[in-house]
Amino acid sequence: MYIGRFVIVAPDFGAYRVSSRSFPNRRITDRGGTLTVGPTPDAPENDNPYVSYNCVREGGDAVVVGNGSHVDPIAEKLDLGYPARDALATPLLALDYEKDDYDTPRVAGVIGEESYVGVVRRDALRVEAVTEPTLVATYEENEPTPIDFAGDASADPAELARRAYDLDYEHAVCAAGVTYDEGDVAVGYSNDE
Ligand SMILES: NC(=O)c1ncn([C@@H]2O[C@H](COP(=O)(O)O)[C@@H](O)[C@H]2O)c1NC=O
Repeated sequence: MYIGRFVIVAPDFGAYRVSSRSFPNRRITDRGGTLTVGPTPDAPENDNPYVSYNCVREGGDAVVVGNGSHVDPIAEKLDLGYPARDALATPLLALDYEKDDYDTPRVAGVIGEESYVGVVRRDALRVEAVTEPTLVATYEENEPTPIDFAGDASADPAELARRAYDLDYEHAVCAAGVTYDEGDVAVGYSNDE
């Protein structure tokens, strides 16, 4: 099954995976603790505005995961002291779903003292506190749904990324993992290299 990009948000860890039919030549790079999705050096030129972005960024005492440019304003709201629910809801509503051929939803999560998952689709805005690992994806699985995905604050974030990469959904490209341990954030990633 193809579900596109997805986040997994848990109370003290999270993951994000890029799955892509159209733009598989991408990878994650670490720019000082912020993880960025972008083209590999051999990727064909493209002008799609949705394929390069920060997918993991710290904000306030927490860390944000997501599938597009909304990650930055969510982190900035957290820096300003917004509660996680509001930091997620405000940019998701402002930026809305992506104006592409698929009306692709924006998905995101905040992992911190309080952890929340969010999605904005053409027909809904959902932002919810999480109490267990919860997945939401751009396609098919686009409601926050509990998933059997083990982890905790002491997990290796690169290992979380690898396990998200290995989940049995089609067209895996790259993945990120994050942990939150009483204010300490750690990040890692896994590329198909
Ligand atoms: N975030 C991403 O990495 C991302 N990659 C592709 N998209 C959008 O989703 C559309 C479909 O992409 P695909 O066929 O790879 O699932 C693309 O044309 C683009 O508008 C993305 N936008 C949201 O997920």
